[in-house]
Amino acid sequence: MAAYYTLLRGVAKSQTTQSCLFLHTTRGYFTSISTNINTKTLPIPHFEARSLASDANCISLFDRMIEGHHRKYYILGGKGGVGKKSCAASLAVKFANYGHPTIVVSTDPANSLSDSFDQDLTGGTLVRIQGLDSPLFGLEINPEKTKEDFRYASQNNGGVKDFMDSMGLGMVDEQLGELKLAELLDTPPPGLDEAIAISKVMQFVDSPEYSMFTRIVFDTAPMGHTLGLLSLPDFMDASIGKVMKMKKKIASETSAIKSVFGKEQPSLVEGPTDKLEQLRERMAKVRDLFRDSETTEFVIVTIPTVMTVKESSRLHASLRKENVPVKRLIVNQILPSSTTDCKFCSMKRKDQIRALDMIRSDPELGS
Ligand SMILES: Nc1ncnc2c1ncn2[C@@H]1O[C@H](COP(=O)(O)OP(=O)(O)OP(=O)(O)O)[C@@H](O)[C@H]1O
Repeated sequence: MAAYYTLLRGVAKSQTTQSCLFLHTTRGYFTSISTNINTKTLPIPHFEARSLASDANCISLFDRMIEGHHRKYYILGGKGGVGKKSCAASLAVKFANYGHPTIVVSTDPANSLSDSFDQDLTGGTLVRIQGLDSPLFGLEINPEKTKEDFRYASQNNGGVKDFMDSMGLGMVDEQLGELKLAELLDTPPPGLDEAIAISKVMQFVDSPEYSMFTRIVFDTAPMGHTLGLLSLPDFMDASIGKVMKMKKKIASETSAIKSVFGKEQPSLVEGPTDKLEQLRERMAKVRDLFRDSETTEFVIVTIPTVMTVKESSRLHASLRKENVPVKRLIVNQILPSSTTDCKFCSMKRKDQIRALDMIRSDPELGS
């Protein structure tokens, strides 16, 4: 752990970066951050920050990430398998070692944050990561499970329809039908599960007992999901907004009926729609979080291959379109320098150099 800590401190203190950041394993081998924290006998990943730009006078981008005591959210995203989880775990350790009480959360359906730390983080509550002096807590959320919330709310909407049918409010029923909520739940839009998972985390980290945490690091699902997630809150706003209008309408119709019959009708519409409204509010919070440049930063993780760089460029374009703040790019898995490359390594190195050049000249990623 000491060695790892020193390396990370060394990175932040000695390296300067201007545009992009590289995480570089000099051993070309990186399996579990946790085993590296807990034992000194296993290979220690040597992360080294390098800059695409050579200006040595600017402040390290790593340093900027640890600056300040107000809460910051870092959301790591990128193509599948590029090392999002490893980088999220690594950043979280760095923040904690610099004195930031930190939470690292994985909402990726292919969770393995537990493997990274060699601890079970799947229990639904924050687990303290062992082997560090500073408070670092981890949590893996299975988005599949959280989707049940939405399913519940929607399924119960059937009760609303039955109720309205029995009241002869066909017109309202038809309008509710137009929302196709049941269909929506059967085939949820991409990103829904993850947005719900993130919103759940937001819910508890916003509560006073967690106010001490100043860094929250999210490892998100691969790119397609991330992009779906970005447009989701607007979609939710629109569809659930309609439900809420319906709810008001139903409420007024119901009170008219009540006055005609002179008795209380059971409140069948309140539960599910309230739940949907809560969900809508939470989705809106996730959307706002993603777009708040004061507190949030989306960090694109990529690897130096032509195809991945192209995909990262598209991801950046989409994030820019959605006004999601992106300041840093992590290029993971760069081959360590060596004077004795085999043929394969030397070819791979050439490919990597080509990909890095692409990043420099890419209109999206170059800056
Ligand atoms: N710098 C590195 N050097 C060597 N191996 C690495 C490095 N970074 C990540 N790996 C390995 O690559 C694999 C994928 O890494 P990781 O799980 O962090 O990626 P991910 O982007 O989160 O994946 P997914 O999209 O599938 O969730 C893991 O086995 C990890 O140990």
